Amino acid sequence: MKFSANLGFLWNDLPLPDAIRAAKAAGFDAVECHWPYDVAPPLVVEALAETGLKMLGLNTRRGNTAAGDNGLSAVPGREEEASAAIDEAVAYAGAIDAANIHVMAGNAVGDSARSAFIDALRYACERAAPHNINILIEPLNHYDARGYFLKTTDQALGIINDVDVQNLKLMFDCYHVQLMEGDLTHRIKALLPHIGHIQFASVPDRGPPDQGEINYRHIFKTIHDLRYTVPLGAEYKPIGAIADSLDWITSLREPI
Ligand SMILES: O=C(O)C(=O)[C@@H](O)CO
Ligand SMILES: [Mg+2]
Repeated sequence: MKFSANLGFLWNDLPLPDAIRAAKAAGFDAVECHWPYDVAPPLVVEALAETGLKMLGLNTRRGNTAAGDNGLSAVPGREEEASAAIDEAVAYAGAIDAANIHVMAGNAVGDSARSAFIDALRYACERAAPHNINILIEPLNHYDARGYFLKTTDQALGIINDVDVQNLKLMFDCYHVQLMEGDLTHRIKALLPHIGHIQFASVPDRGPPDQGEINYRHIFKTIHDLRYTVPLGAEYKPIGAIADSLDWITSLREPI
C-alpha cells in the first residue's frame, strides 16, 4: 500500500514546505493538505521537487469560519464567493501540480442548496479540466460537521451522476463514511469507479489507523485487491509526538 500524509493534521505545526519534508522522512509516498493559501506556491513546488512527493489535494476555502462557515459551494446566496474560492483553488493547484481539489459544500439543506452545489461543481470541473485536476466532493459526518450539506455517499453519487462530467469524483473518507453509513467494504467496491481519493483514520477518535472500530488491515486489503493504487490519505490526529504513532506505516503497508 502507498500512503499520503494529510498535512492538515500531520506536522501542521510546521510551515508547509517543512511538513512535506517531514512526511518524506517518515516514509510517506505522497502528501495532501487542507488550506495552503498563505504559503507561496514556489516554496511548495521546491519542497515537492526536493522530496519527489506529489501533492494529491487541497480544499477550497471555507469562508468565514468564525461565523460558522464550512465551505460555500452549496450555500444559496454565496455563489460569487464560492466561484472566487474555486478560482483560487484551481490557480493554486495548477501552480503546484496538485491532483485534486476538494470543493467544500458548506452548511445548507434542501433543493436550493443542491442546485447551488451542482452549478458550482460544473464551474469547478470546467475550470479544473485544462489542468488535469479532478474535483472531489466529500461527505462529512454529522458529529464533526453538524449541518454540512453533503452527508452520505448515496447523496454524493446522485450529485456526481447529475453533474455527469469525467473529472468530478468522490472523496471516500473511511472515517466519515463509517460514522454515517458503515458497510465500508461493500461501499468501496460499489463506488470504486467514482472514487478519486480515499482517506482514513480510526473511528471514533480520528486517531492512527491501528486502533478503533475499523479493521484497516481488511480495508486496505480490499482496496489492494481492487487494484486501486493511488496513495491513501492518512487524515488523522496524531496522539502525542507524530513519530510515536507511525508504526502502522510498516505494519499496514503489506496487505495480507
Ligand atoms: O475533514 C475532512 O475529512 C477533510 O477531508 C477535509 O478536507 C474537510 O475539512
Ligand atoms: Mg477527509
